Amino acid sequence: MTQEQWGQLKQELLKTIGKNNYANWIEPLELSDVSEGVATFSVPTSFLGNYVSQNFGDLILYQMNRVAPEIRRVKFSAASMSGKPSANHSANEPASPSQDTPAAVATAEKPSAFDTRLNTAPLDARFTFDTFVVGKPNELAHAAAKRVAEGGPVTFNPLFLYGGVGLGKTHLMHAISWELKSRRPDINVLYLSAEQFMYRFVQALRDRKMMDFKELFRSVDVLMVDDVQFIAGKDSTQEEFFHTFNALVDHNKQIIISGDRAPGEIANLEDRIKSRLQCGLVVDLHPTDYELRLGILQSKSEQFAKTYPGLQLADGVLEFLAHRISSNVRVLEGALTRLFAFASLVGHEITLELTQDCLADVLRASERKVSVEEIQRQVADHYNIRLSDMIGPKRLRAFARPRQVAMYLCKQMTSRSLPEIGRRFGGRDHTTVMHGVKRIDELQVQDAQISEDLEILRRTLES
Ligand SMILES: Nc1ncnc2c1ncn2[C@@H]1O[C@H](COP(=O)(O)OP(=O)(O)OP(=O)(O)O)[C@@H](O)[C@H]1O
Repeated sequence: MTQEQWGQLKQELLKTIGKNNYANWIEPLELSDVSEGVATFSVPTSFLGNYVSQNFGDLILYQMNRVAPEIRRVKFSAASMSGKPSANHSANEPASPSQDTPAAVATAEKPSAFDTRLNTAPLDARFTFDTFVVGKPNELAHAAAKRVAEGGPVTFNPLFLYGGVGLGKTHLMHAISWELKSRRPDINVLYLSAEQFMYRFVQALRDRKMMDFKELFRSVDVLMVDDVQFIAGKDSTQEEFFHTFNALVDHNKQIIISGDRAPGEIANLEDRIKSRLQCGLVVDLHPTDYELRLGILQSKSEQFAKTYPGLQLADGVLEFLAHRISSNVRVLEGALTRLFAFASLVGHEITLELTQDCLADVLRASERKVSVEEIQRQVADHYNIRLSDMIGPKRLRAFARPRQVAMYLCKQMTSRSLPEIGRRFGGRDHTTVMHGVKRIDELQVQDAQISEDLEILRRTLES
C-alpha cells in the first residue's frame, strides 16, 4: 500500500462517510508504516485513534484490502510518523497503546460483528433540529423529517429526501435519528450510508453470515440510508436492498432514504427500486435563497460568538456574505468559521474590509458567471417583451426601459466593457450604454418599482 494508493482510498472514504466525518476523522490520519500485514497510522491523539478504530477501522481495512489484500490489520498509533513525540508523549515514553482493528482472520475467532452491533458512521452531535435553520427552500423537507421524528404511526413510507450537495440531507437524517433516540429510547434506529450497507453486505457474503445480516437489518424499527445513489449499478447490493426494504415495509417499519436526485432520475437504479422509493413521500431540498443563507449565517455567528466572546461583528457583513456566497451551506459555514478564526487571531472587529480580505478566494470562486445573453433573456421575460424587441432598434419606452435595465445589469454582473455590451445590444455605441446605466442608477433611488425589479432580477440571475 503506497501513499498514493492511500490517497486514492481516502477519496473513496470521503464518498462513503461524508465530508464532515471525513474532515474530522480521516484527514488527520497519516499512513506511517505497512509491514508484515499491518498498516499503521499515526494519529494526533489517542482519543482520535480510538474513535477511528472503533467507528471506521473495519471500513478502512475493507477498503485497503481491495488494493492490498495482504493487509490483515490496521493500527492507530498516537506517536507521530517522524518519530517526534506526539503532544501527549515525551520522546522517551513508549508509544501510547494502539488500537488494533482485527482483520477478517482475527474476527473469525471473535463473536461476529453482526451479533454485536453495526459499525456504522457515528451521528454528528451538531446535526439536530435545533441547529437546522428553516426557510422556504427546505421547509417541506424539514416538516416531513419532523413528522417522522415524532415516531408516531408510520404515515408515509419511505420518506425520501433529495437535493444537491451540502443542502442539509445528512443534517436532517441525523436530526431525525437524535430525536427518535431521545423520544423513544426503546426503539432500534439504524442510520448508515448506502456504501456502508454494501460493505456490510459484502462482508456478510464473504464471512458466510447472510442469515445474520438479514436478521439484523430486519430487526430494526427505523432504517435510514444516506446517499442511496451509491448502490446504482451494483446489482447484488440493489437486490439485497430491495428485499430488506420490502421486509421492513411489510412490517410497517419506517424507512428514510436520501439521494442526490429524485428516485426516477437516478441512473442505473433498478426500476422496481425506483418505484418503491417513490411510494412514500418524496421531498426535495431546494438550493438556498438569500433569506435562508442569512438565517443560517445569523444562527452560526451566534454560536461563534460564544466561542469567541468579545469579537465584534460589523453590520452588513452577514448580508454581504449571504449575497455573495450562493453555493451550498457547507461553503457558507466554512467561510464563517475561517472569518471568525482569522478575526480572533488578529484581534480585530469583523468588518466588511476584513471579510473581503480574508475570504478573497472563496468570494472569487463563488462569483456566479452570468452571461449577457442570460441577462437579456431574464429581463425580457420579466417585462414580458420579446427578446428581439429589447435588443432591436425600437425606441418605444416599453422596450427602452427594459433595455436600459438589462444594460445596467450587464455592467454590474459581468466583466464586459461598455463597447462590448453595446455590441451585444444590436451594435449600439458605448455612450448609449453609459447613458442607460446612469439613468437606471438614478432611477433606482427615485422609483421603487425599478429598484424592486432590479432586486428580483438580480436574485433570479444569481440563483
Ligand atoms: N438549513 C440548515 N441549517 C443549518 N445548517 C445547515 C442547513 N443546511 C445545511 N447545513 C449545514 O451544512 C453542512 C452540509 O450539510 P449536509 O452534510 O447535511 O449536506 P448534504 O445535503 O448531506 O450534502 P452531501 O450531498 O454533500 O452529503 C452541514 O454542516 C450542515 O449542518
